[in-house]
Amino acid sequence: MAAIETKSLTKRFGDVVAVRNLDLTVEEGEIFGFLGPNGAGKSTTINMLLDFMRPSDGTATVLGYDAQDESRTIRDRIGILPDGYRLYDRLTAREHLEFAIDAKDATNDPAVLIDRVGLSQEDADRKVGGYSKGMTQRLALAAALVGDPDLLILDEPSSGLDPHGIAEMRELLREEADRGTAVFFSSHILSEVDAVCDRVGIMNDGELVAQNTVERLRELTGSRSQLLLSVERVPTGLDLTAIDGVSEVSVEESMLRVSFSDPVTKPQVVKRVDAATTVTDIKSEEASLEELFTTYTTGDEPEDEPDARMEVTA
Ligand SMILES: Nc1ncnc2c1ncn2[C@@H]1O[C@H](COP(=O)(O)OP(=O)(O)OP(=O)(O)O)[C@@H](O)[C@H]1O
Repeated sequence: MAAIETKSLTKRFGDVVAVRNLDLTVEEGEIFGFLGPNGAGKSTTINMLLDFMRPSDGTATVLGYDAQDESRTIRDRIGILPDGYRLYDRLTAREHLEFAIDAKDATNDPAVLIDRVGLSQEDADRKVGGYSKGMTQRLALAAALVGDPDLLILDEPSSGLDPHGIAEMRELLREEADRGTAVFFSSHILSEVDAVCDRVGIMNDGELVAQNTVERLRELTGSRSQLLLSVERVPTGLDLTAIDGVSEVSVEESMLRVSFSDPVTKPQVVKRVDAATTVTDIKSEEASLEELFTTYTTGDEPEDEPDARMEVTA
């Protein structure tokens, strides 16, 4: 059973189509990054999944339940980190969590949740009125974990966190996914998404323009994949472009820059160069998720293989 499944999900606001015919699938236990420029339709989609908004057309199921008809059941089984988590200034973090645990009829120990999100037990007993943005975000995440949900829906979870907090967040999401929780989160920090996600979906102008692993998107866009080989001396008469999968070779002082149309050929190239001279260092460069994001959201997306680029598994 998919954690999230939408079919032709559509939301119109007057003339504006915020989400158009969205077919999205998030599997159990996967970490799925939901990306897109401002106004692409991410929040509208999340709002329909949580029944904060009704679709104009199409359907959505969450953990197998209908997002509209069974929203209460869904709410009990998922954890949400909304944008701009609202706090009661006069309550402590621990009291917030006790309240959330009661409301969900859960059995979590607040102290364990506080530890898991990297808040100190001492800070957890302070009133949250004086909390920093990062501390507030950590508390919001702890509240999302109440009830050991099967699905986490997180809006910009890294927002306000310091680098240490971002690394901890990544670890926590991985732990959750390992115990079978699906994690669906929106983010604009693409390096973070690249580091933690199993798959990404990219929205642009209300449409899902890509849904795949980052690796597969690299292949499908034919994006940059290069090897930089430092060599003792630049070999002459070595026609690397004759190898299938090598698209271009250039020489920069004592370094060969080899571009690939098929990165599978990389080991063969290293062997060939090393047989002709000594390779002293190897660097591999791939297109960043940021470059892929630009490709898909500026209208330069690949036209061929439309089905393949939307495929659900790698
Ligand atoms: N309540 C509303 N009334 C009218 N238009 C709306 C409403 N909510 C969203 N929209 C429009 O729908 C489109 C998608 O907005 P949405 O908030 O879903 O984008 P987003 O991808 O979440 O953007 P961001 O990254 O800025 O949060 C935008 O054009 C927005 O103006």
